[in-house]
Amino acid sequence: MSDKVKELISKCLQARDMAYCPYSRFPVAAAILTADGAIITGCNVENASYGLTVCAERTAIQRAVVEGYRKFTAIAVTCDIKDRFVGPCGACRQVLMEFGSDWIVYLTKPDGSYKETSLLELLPLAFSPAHLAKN
Ligand SMILES: O=c1ccn([C@H]2C[C@H](O)[C@@H](CO)O2)c(=O)[nH]1
Ligand SMILES: [Zn+2]
Repeated sequence: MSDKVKELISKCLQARDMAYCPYSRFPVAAAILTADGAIITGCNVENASYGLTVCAERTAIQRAVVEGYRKFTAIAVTCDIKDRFVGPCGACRQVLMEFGSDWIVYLTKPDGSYKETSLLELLPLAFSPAHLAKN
C-alpha cells in the first residue's frame, strides 16, 4: 500500500468518528484524494426529517468542491460493518460520476483492510456529463 493510500484510509477511518447519525446510529465516512494529493473527508449528516440526510460520500465531495478541487483520483469509504466490503449508495455513485469515471474506490472495513474497486465497476453504463454535450 502506498503512503498516500495509507493516509487516505486512515483519515477515512478517523472521519467516521465525526458522523452525525442519531437516527440510524450507522456512522459512515469517506475520504477523497484529489489529483494534487490533498485529502478531503466527509461523514454522514442526518436530519430529523430523515429524507434530508446527506451521505458521507456527498458531504466529502461538496466540501472538496467548495475548497476549490474538481479533479479526483480516489475515494475511500467506510462504515461499521466488519464482515464484508460495503459500497456507496447509488445516489453517491452518480454524484461521484459527475467528476469523472476513473475513480479508484477503496471499500474499507473498520480494521483498515480494504477492497480496491472502481467507479466504472460500481456504476456501469452510467449517465454522465459527457452525454449532455452530445445532444
Ligand atoms: O453510501 C452511503 C449509504 C448510507 N449512508 C448513510 C446515510 C444514513 O445516515 C446512514 C444509514 O443509511 O448511512 C452513507 O453515508 N453513505
Ligand atoms: Zn450515498
